[in-house]
Amino acid sequence: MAESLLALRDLRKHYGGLAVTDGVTLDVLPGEIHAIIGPNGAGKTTLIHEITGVVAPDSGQVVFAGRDVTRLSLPRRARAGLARSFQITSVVAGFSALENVALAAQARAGSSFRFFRPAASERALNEAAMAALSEVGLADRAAVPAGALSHGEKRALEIAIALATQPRLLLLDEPLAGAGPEETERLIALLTRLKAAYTILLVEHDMQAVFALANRISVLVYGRVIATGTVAEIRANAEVRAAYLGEDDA
Ligand SMILES: Nc1ncnc2c1ncn2[C@@H]1O[C@H](COP(=O)(O)OP(=O)(O)OP(=O)(O)O)[C@@H](O)[C@H]1O
Repeated sequence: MAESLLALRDLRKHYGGLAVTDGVTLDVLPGEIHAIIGPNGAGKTTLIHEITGVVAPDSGQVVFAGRDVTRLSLPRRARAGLARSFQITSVVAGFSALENVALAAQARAGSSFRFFRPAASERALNEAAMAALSEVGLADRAAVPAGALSHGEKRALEIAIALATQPRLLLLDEPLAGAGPEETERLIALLTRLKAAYTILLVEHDMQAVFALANRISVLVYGRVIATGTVAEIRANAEVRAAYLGEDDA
C-alpha cells in the first residue's frame, strides 16, 4: 500500500460524557478522493476540525506527509499543505473573485513574495490567483464582486481560494451544500477534473455525488469508523445500510 498522505491514528475527542471522535483510524492515500459520510451528528465536522487544527484531540495522532502535526497550529498546518475550502462567510463580498483568491495566495506565500518589488509581487499574486480561478472555471468571472456570484460560483470560488494555497491535500467540507441540481452537476464535473490533480478528503451528504466521485469511502457513526472501502464495498455493506436505515426511520 502506498504511504498515506494523511493518517489518523486512534483519534479521540470527548465533550463531557460524549465521545464525538471515538478512536478514529483512517488513511488518505495520495491521489485518491476519500469521502467521509455519516448521519447527522456522527462527528464529521469535529473530525475535520481535528485534522485542520481548529480542535485539539484528547489523544491520538494526525500524521500529514509522514510528519506528526497533531500539536501544530492551524496556520502551520496550512503552510505544510493542508488546505480546507473556506466557507463563504470568509469571502469578502465587496472584493472581486480575483482579489479574494489573491488574498489567500498572499497569506500562503507570506514571505516568499517579499523577495519581489511591490508591483512584481502584485503581478505574481494575481497570476497565481488567475491560475486558481481558471482551474475552477471562473476565469471569466475574475472581476465580478464575490457577493454578485451565483451560489454555485461561490462554492467554486471557495475551492479556488483553497487551491491558491497550493495544497497537498484538499479538504472539502460539503462543497455541494445548498446547490441546485444544475449547479450540483457543474460542481461534480469540477471535482472530477480536480480529482486528476489533487488528493481530496471530501465530507458530503449528497450520496449520488459521493458515489460518483470517491475512490474510497469511510463511514462515521457515533464517532467511530464502521467501514472503509470502495464505493461498491460500502454500498453492499450491511452495517452501513443499517446505520442509514436507522437514520431514515428516526
Ligand atoms: N464544542 C462542542 N461542545 C459540545 N458538543 C459538541 C461540540 N461540537 C460538537 N458537539 C457534539 O458532537 C456531536 C458531533 O457533532 P459534529 O458537528 O462533529 O457532527 P457532524 O457529523 O458534522 O454533524 P452534521 O452532519 O449534522 O454537520 C454532536 O452531538 C454535537 O452536538
